[in-house]
Amino acid sequence: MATIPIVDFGQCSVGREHVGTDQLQKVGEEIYNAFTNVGFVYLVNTGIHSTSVDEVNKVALDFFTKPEDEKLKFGRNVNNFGYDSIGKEKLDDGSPGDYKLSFNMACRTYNDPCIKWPDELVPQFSSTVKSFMKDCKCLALRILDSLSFGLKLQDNQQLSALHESILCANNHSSLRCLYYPPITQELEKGQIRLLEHTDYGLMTLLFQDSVGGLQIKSRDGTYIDACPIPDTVLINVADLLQYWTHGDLKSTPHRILVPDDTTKRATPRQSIAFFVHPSEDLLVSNTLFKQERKLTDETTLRNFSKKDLEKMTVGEYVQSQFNRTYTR
Ligand SMILES: O=C(O)CCC(=O)C(=O)O
Ligand SMILES: [Fe+2]
Repeated sequence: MATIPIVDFGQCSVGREHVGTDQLQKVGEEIYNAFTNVGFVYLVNTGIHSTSVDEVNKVALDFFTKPEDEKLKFGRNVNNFGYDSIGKEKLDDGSPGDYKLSFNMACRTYNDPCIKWPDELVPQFSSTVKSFMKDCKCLALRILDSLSFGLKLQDNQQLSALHESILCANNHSSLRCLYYPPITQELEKGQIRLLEHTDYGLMTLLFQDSVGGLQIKSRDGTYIDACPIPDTVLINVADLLQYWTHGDLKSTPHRILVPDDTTKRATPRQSIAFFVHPSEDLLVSNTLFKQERKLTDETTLRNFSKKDLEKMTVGEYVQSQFNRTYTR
C-alpha cells in the first residue's frame, strides 16, 4: 500500500537566508517524487515552529467557540474573508454540507484597511494570523523554488516569481482555520466532516492537530490515513499544478469521515490550510511547462474545455470555483 513520504526540508527551511542549489535540487527531487507518486508529502524541519501553529489554533478556537450570533457578524464576504457555519460549504452536488466551521482569510486582505477582523471578539486575532500568513508565504516560495529543480524547469525562479504576489491585491491565496466540532447527535444522512474533494489552486500547506481523520485516495482507489505527525506540514498538489504539469504531479482527492468510535466522534479537530495560488492575472493556459504531452482525461481542469481555459485568467477560474462550492 502507498504511503505518504516524509521529506526533511531542514536545508531549505524558511529561517535560512541562503540556500544552495544543491540543497534545493536534492529536496526538490524528493518532493517531486512524492508529488508524482502520491500527491502528498510531509515536510519536517520547515522552519515554521509548532508554537506559531498553536497560537493560530488558539485564537481560532477562541473564535469558533463563541456564540453563533457573534460569529455571524463576521460572516464570509465576497472577498473570501470571514466565517462559515456548519453545512455552508458544499463540495459535491447531492450531499449535505460538511460538518465543520471555517474562517477563511484571503491573503489579499493582508494590507486592506477596510477588512473587519474579529479582534473585538478575540484580541490578537489579526496580528497572530497575519504573522502566520507571512510565514506560510515564505515556506510556499521555498517549496516552489525547490520544486522547480524537481521539475527541471529551465528558469528555476520563475515558478516562485508567479507567486510573489501572495499577500497582495492580485492574488487569491488564502489561509483557512478549520474546526470540526464534537459530534454528539445524529447527523443528516450522508453528512461527514469533509467531503472528498481536490483543492483547486496550485498546492496546499496543511497543519493538522493530533486528532487525525484525514484520508487521501491512492491511485488504486483505496484510502490512506494521513496520520498527524508532530512538527510536520502536509503539502498537497492541487488542480492547477496537476494541469500545468500535464498530469505528472497528482492532485489527490481527500476527505474526513465521521469516526465510528463514540469517544473519537466527541473529540473536536482543528486544522489550518494555506491555499497557494499564482497571480490572478495570469492565464490558466500559461506556458511555463512546455512539455508537449498529450492531455489525458485526468489532466483537464474541472469541467472546463481546453478552449475555455485558453482565455481564462487564474482569477476567473478561482472565482468560478468559489461560485460552485458556496452558492448552493
Ligand atoms: O482539515 C483538514 O485536514 C483538511 C482540510 C481541507 O482539505 C481543505 O480545507 O481543503
Ligand atoms: Fe482540501
